Amino acid sequence: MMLDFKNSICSVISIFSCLNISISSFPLVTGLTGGDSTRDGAVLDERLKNFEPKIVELIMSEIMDHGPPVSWDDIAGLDFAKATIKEIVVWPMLRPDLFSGLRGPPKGILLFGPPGTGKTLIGKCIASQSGATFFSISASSLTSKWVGEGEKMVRALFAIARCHQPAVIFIDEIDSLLSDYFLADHSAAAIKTEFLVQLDGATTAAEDRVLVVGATNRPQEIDEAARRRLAKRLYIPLPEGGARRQIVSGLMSRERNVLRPDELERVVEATDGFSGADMTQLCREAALGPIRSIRFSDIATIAAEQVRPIAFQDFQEALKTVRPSVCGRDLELYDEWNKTFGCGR
Ligand SMILES: Nc1ncnc2c1ncn2[C@@H]1O[C@H](COP(=O)(O)OP(=O)(O)OP(=O)(O)O)[C@@H](O)[C@H]1O
Repeated sequence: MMLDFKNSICSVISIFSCLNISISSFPLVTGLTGGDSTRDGAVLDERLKNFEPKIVELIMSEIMDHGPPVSWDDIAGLDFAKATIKEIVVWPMLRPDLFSGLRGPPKGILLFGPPGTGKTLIGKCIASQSGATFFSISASSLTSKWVGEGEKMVRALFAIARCHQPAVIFIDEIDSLLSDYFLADHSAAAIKTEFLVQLDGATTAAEDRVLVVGATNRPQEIDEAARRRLAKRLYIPLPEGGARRQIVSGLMSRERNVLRPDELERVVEATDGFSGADMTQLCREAALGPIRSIRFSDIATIAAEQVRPIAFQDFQEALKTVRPSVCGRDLELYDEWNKTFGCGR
C-alpha cells in the first residue's frame, strides 16, 4: 500500500526532465502561506525555506494524502479503539481550548495488531474527522530507500506538518524505525534519533497540533525509549463476528447479490480468524463467481445486466481458496504484548 518513494522520485524526475519541466515549478508548492519565492518563483512557506525544495515538494505530493475522507462507519467493529481515539485525539484536535494542560493530547499513539485489521483506515479516519492534513509514510521507505536523505526527510516532514496543522503523521511499520537493531547502522540510527527528537516536541511548540500515529504488526520489536513516547498503545485485533458481518454486508450493498440473511450468517461463522483485509479479499473472490460462470465465448458480448447476481455458492467457492492470513501463535503474541504494554482491552 505504501509508495515506493525512491522509484517514485526517479520516475517523477525523469518524466519532468523529459518534458523539460523543472521539478521546483511543480504547482503544489504554490498556495502555501506566508511565502517566500523559490528559484522558479513558486511560493514557499517562510518556515520551510531552509529545506531543500525537492524534499518539500516530494513530501507534499507523495506523502501528503489526497485520498477520499474516511468516516467512523467505514471501520467495522473496533468499538473500544474508536471510542478511545475519539476521546484522546480527535476531540482535542477539534477543541484544543478544552483539552489543554492535564487534558492535553498525547504527541503520539501506537496502533498494533495483526496485518489487515484497519490500522491505516483508523489513521485516515482520525485525520478526516479532526479536519487534519494526513501524511502517510512507511518507515521502511525511510530506512531502506532513503538512507542518506531519511534524516532530512523526517525533519522536513514534521516542519511541513506544522505548517499544515492540525496534522496527522501516519507511520506504517514503525517497528523498523524504532527497534534496537537500528543502532548498528549509523545513518539509520540518525533517522531514529531525529524521529525521537521530533516526537519529543523539542522543536515543536506546546500548542502545535501534530499527532504521530505509528502502526505495527511487530510491537515486540519497539524498544523501551520509543514505547515510552508512544504513551497510548491500542490493540487493533481481528474483527469479531459483528464486524465481519458489517464488512460483508457493506461490500455486498454495492453489488447485485442474492445473499440471504441466514447465508450471510453462515459466511460470518465460516470466517472466524479472518482479518478485515481477508474478508475484503473473500468478497472480491466471491464477486468473480458470476463472471466465471459465463461461457468464454460470451464474455465479450454479454450485457452487464445479464451477469447473474453474487450468490452464497460464490462465497462457498471463495472459501476454498481464501484462507486467514494470521496464525494463532501470532495472536497469542499480540494478546501477551497487549496485556503488558497495551492501554485497555
Ligand atoms: N475494521 C475494518 N473495517 C472495514 N474494512 C477493513 C477493516 N480492517 C481492514 N479492512 C479492509 O482491509 C483493507 C486493509 O486495511 P488496512 O490497510 O487499514 O489494514 P492495516 O491494519 O493497516 O494493515 P497492515 O498492517 O498490513 O498495513 C482496508 O482497505 C479495508 O478494505
